[in-house]
Amino acid sequence: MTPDPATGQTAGHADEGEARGEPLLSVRDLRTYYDERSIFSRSPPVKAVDGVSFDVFEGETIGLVGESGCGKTTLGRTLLGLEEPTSGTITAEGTDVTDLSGAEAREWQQRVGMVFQDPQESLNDRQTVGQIVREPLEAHDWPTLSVAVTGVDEASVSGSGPVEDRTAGDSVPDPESADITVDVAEGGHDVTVRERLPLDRSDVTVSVDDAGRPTVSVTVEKSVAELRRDRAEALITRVGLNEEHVRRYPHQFSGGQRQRVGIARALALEPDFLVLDEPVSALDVSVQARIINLLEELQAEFGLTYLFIAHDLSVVRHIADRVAVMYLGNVVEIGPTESVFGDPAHPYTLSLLSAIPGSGSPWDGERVTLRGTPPSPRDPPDGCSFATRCPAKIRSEEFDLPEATWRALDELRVVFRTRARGDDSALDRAKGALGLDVDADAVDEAVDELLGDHSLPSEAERVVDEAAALAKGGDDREAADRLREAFGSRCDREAPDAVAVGDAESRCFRGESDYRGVSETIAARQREGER
Ligand SMILES: Nc1ncnc2c1ncn2[C@@H]1O[C@H](COP(=O)(O)OP(=O)(O)OP(=O)(O)O)[C@@H](O)[C@H]1O
Repeated sequence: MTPDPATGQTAGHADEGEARGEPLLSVRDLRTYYDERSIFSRSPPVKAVDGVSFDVFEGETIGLVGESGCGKTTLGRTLLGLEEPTSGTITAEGTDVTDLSGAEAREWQQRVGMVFQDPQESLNDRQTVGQIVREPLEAHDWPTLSVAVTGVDEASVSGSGPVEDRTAGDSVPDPESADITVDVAEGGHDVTVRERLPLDRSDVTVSVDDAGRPTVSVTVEKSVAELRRDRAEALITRVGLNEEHVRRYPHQFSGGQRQRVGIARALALEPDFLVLDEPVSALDVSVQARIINLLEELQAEFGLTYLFIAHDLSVVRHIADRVAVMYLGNVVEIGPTESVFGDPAHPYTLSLLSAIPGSGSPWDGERVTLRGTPPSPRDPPDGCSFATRCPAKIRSEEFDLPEATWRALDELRVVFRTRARGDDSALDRAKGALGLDVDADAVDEAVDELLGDHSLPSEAERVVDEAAALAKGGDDREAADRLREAFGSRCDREAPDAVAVGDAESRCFRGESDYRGVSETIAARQREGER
């Protein structure tokens, strides 16, 4: 099923969306490239996030997994406005937050937060814990207390202390979200203070001048500094530390306690959405469980939405409602945790799960080990980004070859591509143009090492010889292209769109009904290898 280009959603996904309500965030075709080109360096940009689309629904936890360097942190930072995207949109309540500036950008910054992997590095050791948690409050001039007046059609509000003045006709804050609500009843008034503020009813003095349209004067007796201090203390105790910890320094704490401080700081401005970047990876297993429990409690209490970045799939399985699997800058599979673990739709997901004993995955074949390393994000392959390592790659019908021979041909192409990217290739091309021999032995060795044990049909052998000759002439890229033309398949030419597979979405052609599925293909190839 092809996604609807207008929404990026497949029909299956849209139904899911209806059940979950409006997304908190809709990410569409997001790209974040790090361009380090200067007069000294001409290397192409790092495509850290390269065309990501997904929705985040209120109150859910999305686990984001994938090997080191695939772009998880960059994606998280871009969602929070900490990295500027190269293109694409991130929509929250109808507004593209990548376009915000000034006060609107600051407002967005208040709604989101981040917890970092290494609390040792992310906390300033020269500040006390109290100062660390107060810092975002100070940076955002917190608080500005909003006042809602109920019981009359129109009222003016005047304030002293951190109270927002509002003249009649300004938009009325919703009593549900206002900090202070004054219910003007005949001959009196009732005042309520929003529960989470470090304020009591007794800290607020209200008088109502009821001549015609009422004027409500609100005075908050606590100073801004007191309110900040009290808010920081409340957060510090809420995350499981105690009041005497407020004046201590991060180095006086254990790793778990430091992570609690990081969480308190991230919660300071009452965000809706937190990116948790490997929040427990640096901690001992017993401490991990306690921090995860804390995160779950806070989510339920404050209605938080999490993007939980992790290497450890068993942690993700425990905490996430949905899992997004990232490979080389893109989300290659996303779906409910149970479906992704129970029936992985993308070959990369299957390879990750096959590596964890007891993952609960029904995969009972051998561990699926991937060949080589991921391609450089500066030069991702054309077509499917996973094609260079894919154990379920669709093969060209031009030749009938054993899977091991196809793999050897793919590897040879990776060798030529890697050489083409290397610093030597310009020199090699110059040498080639002058008719000098380029690294001819290295090319012959690579061909021999990879294909020496395979017998190729004469037509295939001719193509390999041509490619080797191109490489020896310094044209490594041409050599790689020649192999791709002859031996490549759809996977080398076209980038797959997301298709619905069961409850999940996968960027793999094998999700289309014309192809054999991922697990059957890999199982059959493993059996073929055994023979
Ligand atoms: N500030 C930067 N400037 C240039 N390149 C960067 C920068 N930050 C990250 N990268 C590169 O972008 C790619 C994605 O990095 P990122 O840290 O987002 O991946 P990751 O999946 O979070 O990795 P890890 O699991 O190791 O934290 C990597 O190739 C990385 O080297």
